[in-house]
Order: sequence, then structure tokens, then C-alpha cells
Amino acid sequence: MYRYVCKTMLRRLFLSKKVSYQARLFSGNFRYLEVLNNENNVAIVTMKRAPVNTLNSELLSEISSVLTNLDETKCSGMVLTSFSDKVFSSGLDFNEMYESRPATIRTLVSTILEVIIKLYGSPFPTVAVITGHAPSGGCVLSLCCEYRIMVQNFQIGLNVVKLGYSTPLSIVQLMVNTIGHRNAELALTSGRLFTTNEALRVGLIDEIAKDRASAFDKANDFLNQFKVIPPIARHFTKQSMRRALLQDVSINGKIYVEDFVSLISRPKVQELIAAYMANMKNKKKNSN
Ligand SMILES: CCCCCCCC/C=C\C=C\CC(=O)SCCNC(=O)CCNC(=O)[C@H](O)C(C)(C)COP(=O)(O)OP(=O)(O)OC[C@H]1O[C@@H](n2cnc3c(N)ncnc32)[C@H](O)[C@@H]1OP(=O)(O)O
Repeated sequence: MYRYVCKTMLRRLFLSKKVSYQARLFSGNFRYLEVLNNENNVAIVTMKRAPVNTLNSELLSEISSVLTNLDETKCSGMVLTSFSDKVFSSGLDFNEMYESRPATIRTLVSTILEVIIKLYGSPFPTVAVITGHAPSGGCVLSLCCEYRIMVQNFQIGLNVVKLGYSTPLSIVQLMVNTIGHRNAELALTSGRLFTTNEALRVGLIDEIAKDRASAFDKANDFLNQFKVIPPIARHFTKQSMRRALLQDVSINGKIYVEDFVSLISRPKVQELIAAYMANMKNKKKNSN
């Protein structure tokens, strides 16, 4: 009898360890992401690639895996945010675009495309809590979410034209769908970055928050409204709204990727990227 009790206790102990280990596995299995589930089954996905959440292939492929996982586990919603109170994401990693082999650039661009398709087409509601600057790729990630809440005094926008390459058609479409044709044309052709206030005025973001905590309160309010909406009806409606763009990228995605790879590989664009990177370093040196 004593042996039976000991064995059962040990087994329970082992099982409880296994369960908590599995829970930790999901939140701790990533190098650049933290994924936590709140009591409403909403996943809080925090990018944590210090210092500025530059989007390299590894971070993007982690986001892609999480999106697949959240779809399979039928989460009720997702908040995408940053560990930093200064930068949401500084966009695609120049180090994977500058003097890189086409295969490296291709992996980077295909992975962001994969993320765009999964995030934009996700069945669950998505919110970007933008706690800092969101240029270029950072802005694209937030545009794929359904709702954007941004903290005061930062900048957001698509400045890719300044790097000498054009904005891919689907990304143009994302912007047009969000801020309208006229505003998108003006913003994209000039590579404009909007302040938080300007972004609200033009509709690039939906709400302004004074800090991270109040941004999360607002994100919860947005997600809570869906508690009374049948998920399947919501999902199909979202799909209908987003079908045109999703169909386009699933049919033409490979072409867009190749176009983007050859654009970035052009000597002139490489020169501009080098100058841009040097400028960032100089700015930093001068401010120290
Ligand atoms: C459906 C379409 C199919 C095809 C797919 C195409 C997909 C296209 C979609 C998107 C395309 C996006 C293109 C890009 O994203 S290109 C990247 C553009 N990014 C930027 O222009 C932002 C550059 N960064 C900044 O402006 C600042 O870093 C800022 C974010 C404002 C933060 O400033 P601060 O806090 O002062 O930090 P530092 O500038 O000192 O940066 C810290 C270190 O990080 C380095 N850094 C910053 N950004 C990048 C980057 N993008 N890549 C690589 N490295 C970066 C910076 O040099 C500092 O490094 P160090 O500490 O060594 O000096």
C-alpha cells in the first residue's frame, strides 16, 4: 500500500511538472518572442529582439510559427507588441539585405510575405499595441492587424521609397485600404513618417494611448466586443473584407518576392542602403 501511494504521488508530481513544462515551452521556446495567454484566451505576442526589433528571418519565422499555432489552438484574439517603450519594430534587417546573397534576401522577403498572409488572414481578431516607432516593415506588421493603438510621440509609416525601391503593390493596397487612395499616394511617394497624432488624423492608427498600460486596456476593450459575436460569422466577414488582397498575394506572391529581391540587389539600392546605415550610425555617434 505504501509503495502504491508513493508511486501515485511521484506520478502526479511528474505529470504536474510535465504540464507546467509544456506551458513554459510555448512561451519560452522562442529566441525573439514571448507568447503569453491571458485569462480570455488572448495571446500576447511580444517581439523582443533588442535593441529595436529589427525583423530578420529568424524573428519573422518565429512570428509565422506562432500564427500557425494560434490558428490551430483557436485562440480568441492576439495582441502584437514590443518589449521596448521606444521602438515597435525598425523594419526589415538591413544586415540581411546589404551585400547579401540573393538567397538570403529571398528568405527574408519570403518570410515576411508568409507573416503578412497569416496575420492579415488570421481567423482571430488582432490588435497592434504600438509602443514606439514603427517605420517600414514595422508599419506593415501593424497594418496586417485589425486595430492599431499607438503610444504618443512616436512615428509610423512606410519610408521605403527613400531607400530607392518602390513599395510592392500589395503593401500599397494595405495602405490604401487603411488611409484611402489620396493619403496613401501622398505618403508612399514621399516616404512620409507620421507622428502619432498625424497617424490618428489620417486613420493609419485607430487610437492613441498615453502609455503601454492604457494601450493594453484599449486593446482589451476592442477584443472584448467580440465575445458576443459568433467567431465563425466574424471570421467569414473578415475573410470577405480581405479576400482580394489575400488572393493576389497567394497567386502572385512568388513574383512579388523575386521582384523585391532583384530591386534590393541593384547596385544603386545597395549604395542607398549603405548610406542609410552609415547615417544611422553617425546620428547615434553625434547624439552620444
Ligand atoms: C506582399 C509583398 C510581397 C513582397 C514582400 C515585400 C515586403 C515588403 C514589406 C516591407 C518592407 C520593408 C522594408 C524595410 O523595412 S527596410 C528597413 C527600414 N527601416 C528604417 O528605415 C528604420 C531604420 N531605423 C531607425 O530609423 C531607427 O533605428 C529607429 C527605429 C527610429 C530607432 O532609433 P533609436 O532608438 O535611436 O535606435 P538606433 O537608430 O540607434 O538603432 C539601434 C541599432 O539598431 C540598428 N538598426 C536600426 N534599424 C535597423 C535595421 N532596419 N536593420 C539593421 N539594423 C538596424 C542601428 O544601426 C543601431 O545599431 P548599432 O547599435 O550597431 O549602432
